[in-house]
Amino acid sequence: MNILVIGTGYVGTTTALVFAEMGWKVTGLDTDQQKLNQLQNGILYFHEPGLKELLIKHNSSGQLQFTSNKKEAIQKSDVIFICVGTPSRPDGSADLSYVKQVAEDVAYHMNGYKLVVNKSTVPVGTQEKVTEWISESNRHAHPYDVASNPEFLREGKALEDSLHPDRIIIGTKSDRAAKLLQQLYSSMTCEIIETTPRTAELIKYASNAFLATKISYMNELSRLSDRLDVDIREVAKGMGLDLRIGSRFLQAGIGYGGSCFPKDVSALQQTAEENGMKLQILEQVVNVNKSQYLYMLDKAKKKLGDFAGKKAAVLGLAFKPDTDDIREAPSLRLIQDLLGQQATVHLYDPIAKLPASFTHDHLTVASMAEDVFKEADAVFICTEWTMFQELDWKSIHPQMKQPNLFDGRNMLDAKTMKSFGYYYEGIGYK
Ligand SMILES: NC(=O)c1ccc[n+]([C@@H]2O[C@H](COP(=O)([O-])OP(=O)(O)OC[C@H]3O[C@@H](n4cnc5c(N)ncnc54)[C@H](O)[C@@H]3O)[C@@H](O)[C@H]2O)c1
Ligand SMILES: O=c1ccn([C@@H]2O[C@H](COP(=O)(O)OP(=O)(O)O[C@H]3O[C@H](CO)[C@@H](O)[C@H](O)[C@H]3O)[C@@H](O)[C@H]2O)c(=O)[nH]1
Repeated sequence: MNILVIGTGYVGTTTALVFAEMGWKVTGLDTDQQKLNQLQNGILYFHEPGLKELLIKHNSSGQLQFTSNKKEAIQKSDVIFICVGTPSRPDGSADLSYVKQVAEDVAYHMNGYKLVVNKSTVPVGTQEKVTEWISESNRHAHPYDVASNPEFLREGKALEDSLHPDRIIIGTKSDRAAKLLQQLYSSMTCEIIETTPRTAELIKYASNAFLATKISYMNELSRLSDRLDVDIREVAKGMGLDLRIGSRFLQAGIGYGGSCFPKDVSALQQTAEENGMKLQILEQVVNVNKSQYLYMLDKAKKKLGDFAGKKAAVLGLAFKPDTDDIREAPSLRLIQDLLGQQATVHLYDPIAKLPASFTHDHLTVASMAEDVFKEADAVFICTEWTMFQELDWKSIHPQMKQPNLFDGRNMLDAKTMKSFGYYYEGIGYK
């Protein structure tokens, strides 16, 4: 079976590499020639553990190739995965214009039966829309099926999640499509659920919105824990041992970011509104998340007073560790607020970079973590990179003007930090 992956971003590149690793012949197609050039040359243009090695391996094994030639790529493929972006429109709904473009390209170039599988995160009803879009441009009435196969990988763990997924969801009403997808995933050991396309599409949004809800719930409770002098991490541990709750995604912090949760929660809310209802729980999930980084800033303000003229050391820019992705990262809002209140910011992240357009006279970006602490009035931890745990905190303390440590990811040991002389506050933990 020849597989074509359209859109070689985070999801498409990972998908292409994992299918190649499973032994299938794979082509990656994108409209961005720069990305293709890099991938063709074995350069992984984003940071994701383990993928670079697979890219080099399969570029030379002949199992995988990258191209911008739509016609050739579509014509030689049996199964076509759509992995293009579905960003938020201004009203919060999902922008399907990239998906539509792919559907039209496939229809225009197809030369026989094609199974088109949508992996992008799309609103309920999109499989039907893609079917229509293909039908409208299918000049020679070639047979085809469109299936939904949502992706659940996490950035930073993309390879692990794709090689060993918790489940695979196949949304199709076509036996031919179901058979092909079962064959494609036959080496996977997890449960494969076959369902309708609409159900598959909702499973994806429902999962992300539920995980976001877990996080906002713990974040709101972390504020109460602070008032009650309770450690939210111990609450999470005690709750998580209940198998009905589960221990994951209970970590309080400065809120969720990334390219998925914020966008997908608002797309699901928008779907509800289009269907005449409001998802009330999600409204509050979003509200808590929006204000969670401010909760850490408020803590700092109480300790420092006015931020004007103060020097802030910010550790971590990426929305989570092990990625260079800064989309919707809470660190960005925190940095903007600090600068807006006339603080000087010294930022360090081991991998993630600020966009070139993000500049400010009072902002410097250090190439070593050790360089941000001198004369600082406060340290803010925004991302729990392991290396921050390994810093020599004892010797950092004397370099600071005021040893205030605000740990937005509860990653350091409060007792140890206090023993070094820091004023330490986490989120629902001190
Ligand atoms: N990033 C994640 O962790 C993740 C996980 C699960 C699902 N998703 C979903 O998967 C989809 C893709 O996400 P991503 O993070 O990989 O996006 P991305 O922005 O990293 O990649 C999308 C790619 O599609 C390409 N593209 C756009 N239009 C094209 C066209 N007409 N033909 C060929 N290529 C085209 C772009 O150039 C880009 O390289 C989104 O719907 C997202 O919500 C993302
Ligand atoms: O207990 C937790 C867990 C996560 N986060 C934050 O939540 C955000 C998202 O983290 P994570 O879910 O690990 O990363 P993503 O790569 O955004 O993955 C999510 O979004 C993807 C895109 O849809 C889905 O495929 C994944 O299943 C889903 O976990 C990050 O800012 C984390 O810091 C917390 O604050 N507390």
